Amino acid sequence: MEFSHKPVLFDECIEGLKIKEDGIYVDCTLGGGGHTSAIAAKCPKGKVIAIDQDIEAINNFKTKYHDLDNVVTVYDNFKNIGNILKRLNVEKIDGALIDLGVSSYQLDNPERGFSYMNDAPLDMRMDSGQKVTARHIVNGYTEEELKRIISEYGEENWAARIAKFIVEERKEAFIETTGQLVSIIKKAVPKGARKDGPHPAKRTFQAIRIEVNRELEIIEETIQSLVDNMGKKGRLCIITFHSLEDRIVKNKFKYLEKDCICPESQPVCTCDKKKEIKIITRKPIIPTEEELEYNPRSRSAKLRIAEKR
Ligand SMILES: C[S@@+](CC[C@H](N)C(=O)[O-])C[C@H]1O[C@@H](n2cnc3c(N)ncnc32)[C@H](O)[C@@H]1O
Repeated sequence: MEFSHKPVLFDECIEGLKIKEDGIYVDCTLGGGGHTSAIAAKCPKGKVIAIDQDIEAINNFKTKYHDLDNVVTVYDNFKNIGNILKRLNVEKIDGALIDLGVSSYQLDNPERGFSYMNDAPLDMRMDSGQKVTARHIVNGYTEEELKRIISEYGEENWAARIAKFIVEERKEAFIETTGQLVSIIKKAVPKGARKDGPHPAKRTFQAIRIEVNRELEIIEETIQSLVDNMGKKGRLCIITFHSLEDRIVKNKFKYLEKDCICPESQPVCTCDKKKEIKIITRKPIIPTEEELEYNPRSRSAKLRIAEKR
């Protein structure tokens, strides 16, 4: 299957990073390499460290962009950015990009089990070296745990019924495929509620994918590590695709911008908190009508930019 992914908010990111020709940049989410290759072209005397936890993204980039000699690819989770930079002897970076979520290649690959549109084994791992798959979660989590993740990570109103139906169904045999899971969800969500809105399985699939890949819990610590390793005026661009991710980024940026975290009732500041960043985008940047037409998958994308102080 061809590796294809249209980079989202492309011009806005490249402009937002304020790339220096000899700078060192980190692309935490290489994917199809669209952003990475554009950053690399703008820093011919510098370097791009491009990370992905999907070995197929790394291999595709090495084949497709073998002539780009200022890109170092790293097969790892971006949460390990501190160690990755140490390993590469990089003391300070000049900017970083995180383009969260899955690539079109992962979503459309019928073997990876990310999509409710294809029948595939229940997998959903970005990193195929990881042990936990969607199959473990769907068949191994208690009804209460399933309800919690579907409600929290999927923001699904029918979470309790979906969890109940999953647990009922698996009493007979393991749930093995995305197709089976879709038909269970369809039985659980009443017909009337399925008339409007997105595909009835969309939210549950998002929830299970987030749980399999532990997507939310690493965002905050990664932002902190990137800022800690960034030189003055370095830019951090983050693209999110749903409200849960965006809220984490927004709140972390707000925290990093504060110069005091003492309680309001305290007359004198005793904390040694310093402003670490300046927020460049008070409101997130969203795709233009033109981009939405060319790439409907960019619909929910939001870009937030901060600058290191
Ligand atoms: C939306 S795509 C990035 C697309 C890319 N910007 C482009 O221009 O093609 C997200 C990519 O990030 C990777 N990814 C997601 N979370 C990751 C993590 N925690 N560590 C490393 N890579 C991750 C996914 O495997 C996927 O390839």
